[in-house]
Amino acid sequence: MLLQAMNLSKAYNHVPVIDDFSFEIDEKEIVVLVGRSGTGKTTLMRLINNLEKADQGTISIDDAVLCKQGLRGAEYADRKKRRIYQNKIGMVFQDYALFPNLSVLDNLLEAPLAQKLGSREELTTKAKALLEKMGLAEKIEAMPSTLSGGQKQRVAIARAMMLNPRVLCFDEPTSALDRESSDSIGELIQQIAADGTGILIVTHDTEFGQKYGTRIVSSSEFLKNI
Ligand SMILES: Nc1ncnc2c1ncn2[C@@H]1O[C@H](COP(=O)(O)OP(=O)(O)OP(=O)(O)O)[C@@H](O)[C@H]1O
Repeated sequence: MLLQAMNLSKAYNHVPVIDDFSFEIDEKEIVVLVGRSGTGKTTLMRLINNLEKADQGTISIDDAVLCKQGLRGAEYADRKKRRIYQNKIGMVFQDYALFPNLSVLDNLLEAPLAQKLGSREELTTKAKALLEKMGLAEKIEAMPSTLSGGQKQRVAIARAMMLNPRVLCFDEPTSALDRESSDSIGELIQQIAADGTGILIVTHDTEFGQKYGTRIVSSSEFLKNI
């Protein structure tokens, strides 16, 4: 099993959003998280991306542990271990969150350069190969504001892939796209999964979820024990 999230609980102001919920993502799986608005889908995605702290539970990818259930709740690993976990998971945000003042190439290079994952030359070669694979070779010097929604989404995916994540998460990947662009993003996600990455998608687009997901998880499970 790639990602394991066990017995997770999270409340905001004492109101539970997730209660004793467990789930897993395996290699090559495309897990689609569906459910009504406000039922905690984004919260779950933020928990496994360490953007939010769990109250209770254990979260790990391979042998990298983000937090472990202790006597008084979820106990988080130290900074160095959290970093190891963090490098195994990537997230593509709904609004893409590209750096507007950086070119496509520099968007891809920023994080791996900051983390000293290679020389500028090596990382540029990798970025070029990824952009080519995504049909964006001619946009390498473009600024994000000049790209279409589908192209921005691809740059955001390429940027996440620069860090070789074991698990890649997507928050509403098709919300700003027409059906044709959605399908090409769906096919790209399938390719990424086929290479061994585990995928988690939060979406309201049921057609997309059914077409590209290998498993559907409903947020109605989050509070079933209450
Ligand atoms: N930082 C926060 N502080 C307080 N409450 C929050 C916070 N973030 C989320 N919530 C609450 O937690 C609940 C779940 O929110 P969440 O965004 O996870 O739902 P969602 O299923 O992703 O919704 P949507 O489909 O509308 O995006 C909501 O009631 C929301 O108001």
